[in-house]
Amino acid sequence: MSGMAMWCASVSLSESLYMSTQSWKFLYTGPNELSFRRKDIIEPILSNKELHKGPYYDLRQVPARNPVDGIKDYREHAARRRLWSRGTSVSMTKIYTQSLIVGIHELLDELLKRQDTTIDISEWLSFTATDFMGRMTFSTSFDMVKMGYDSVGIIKPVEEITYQSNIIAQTPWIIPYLMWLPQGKKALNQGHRLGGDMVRKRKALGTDTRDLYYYLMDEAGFENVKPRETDVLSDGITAIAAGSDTTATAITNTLYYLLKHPDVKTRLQRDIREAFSSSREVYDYAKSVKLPFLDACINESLRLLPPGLTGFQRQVDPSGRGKMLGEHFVPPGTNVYAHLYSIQRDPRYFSPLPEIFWPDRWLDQNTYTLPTGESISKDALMLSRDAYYPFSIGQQSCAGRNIALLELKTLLIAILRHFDIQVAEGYQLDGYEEALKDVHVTLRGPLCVRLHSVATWMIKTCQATSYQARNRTDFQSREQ
Ligand code: HEM
Repeated sequence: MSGMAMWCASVSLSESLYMSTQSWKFLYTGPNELSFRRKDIIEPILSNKELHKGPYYDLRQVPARNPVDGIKDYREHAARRRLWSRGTSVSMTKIYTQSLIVGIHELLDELLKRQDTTIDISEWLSFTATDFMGRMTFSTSFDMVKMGYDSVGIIKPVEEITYQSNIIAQTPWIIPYLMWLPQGKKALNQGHRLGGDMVRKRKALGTDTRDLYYYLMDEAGFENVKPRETDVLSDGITAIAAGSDTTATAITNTLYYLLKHPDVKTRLQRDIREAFSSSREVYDYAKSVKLPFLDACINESLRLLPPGLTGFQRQVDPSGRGKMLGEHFVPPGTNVYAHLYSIQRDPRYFSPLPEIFWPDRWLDQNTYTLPTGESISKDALMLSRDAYYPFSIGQQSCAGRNIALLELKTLLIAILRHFDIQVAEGYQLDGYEEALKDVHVTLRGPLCVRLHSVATWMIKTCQATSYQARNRTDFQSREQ
């Protein structure tokens, strides 16, 4: 099958590649494209300055846009990435936690109103993650959670353009004409209009507010050359596009696995409720660091269903001499991937039960009890951490990893602490995984659940104090 046809039919491309033969080392996935299934190739592909981002990323560089994730030149990228690193460091997560908590309380309010009815939790998580990116980047919420719908009309257009980009990326010569296509033009204009509005509102807040914009704009004056406002605008839109859906997918996938494995869900819920037993601790989400089983569940979900299923395209220098990847000579201009989905499920790197959601594999123990009831010793466990890279590796890896993990933990804690969660009546749980579309990132369908509050008093306490948290965020911004 030609690459184009494969990508057009890529409803579950990663799954098909993985299943095509259990032992493939590399496959042709396009006319000029190779996908490797070996962990020793991950670093040579993703952490190698001789390989640049491939033609897929040319789509990022449409007129008037120059976001960090589309920059191919390593020096230019490093300069831009410095700004991101300041704004997404671990120390910044403390500041963003306050904004996140405000959003979580809004979500809990809305979920409580809808308890014991069928809801699509996937959609609510998209609203929450997008609102948070607005707050974190520009100190403005889109209020999607409060309104219960995509109030700025951004989620669907971003999904559409992601889907189309995935196909167009196979025919890079079309890219310069993208702006002539009505859908491409509409989505780009919408993104720019929204970004422009956000920047205008953000500027009105002054130069002291500590958010991502503050660092992207270098308000603190660390740099010799002030960043261009158009670049900051592009990066702001990128934060919302790259940070909302990936995180919402990761949390939804984790809930899917918990629903599929009720024993794991019960165990995690018990851990969380024990750790957060009193109202006094409502804001002490940092405690999550002492919840190794929560981390294990998140790792396991990101191993089996990472939001970027296929991996991340790089290209062997078209004007160079080609490149050895392992024992393979790869000619100039070839696009290469380390196939994430297959590598993270490979029995050589994760065993036993590489395809089963079994979070215990991430815990440090002398013996392990498998879901089958059988016991195995530590020596019989294979866990290759160097074959686990849902955030990619190297200089161009995820700039928002710390933020994403913060969101994943706090949202899962909040939902599982306050609600019992069950599959909605009539909803086929297996259909969730079957409906996932692999288009560079994952597009997902609904995950229909029923929630039942187990701690109404806790939510009321949250509501009473969320006003204080909101004020604390503003105060903190002024204080820094
Ligand atoms: C679970 C959630 C997330 C996952 C799994 C994830 C994964 C990734 C991966 C694999 C890449 C590299 C892609 C490539 O090379 O093509 C990436 C890049 C990026 N991510 Fe994330 N991401 C997540 C959340 C976030 C969040 C919350 C933000 C924003 C705060 C963010 C911002 C970015 C940016 C700006 C880049 C481009 C980095 C660069 O090119 O230097 N991501 N992400």
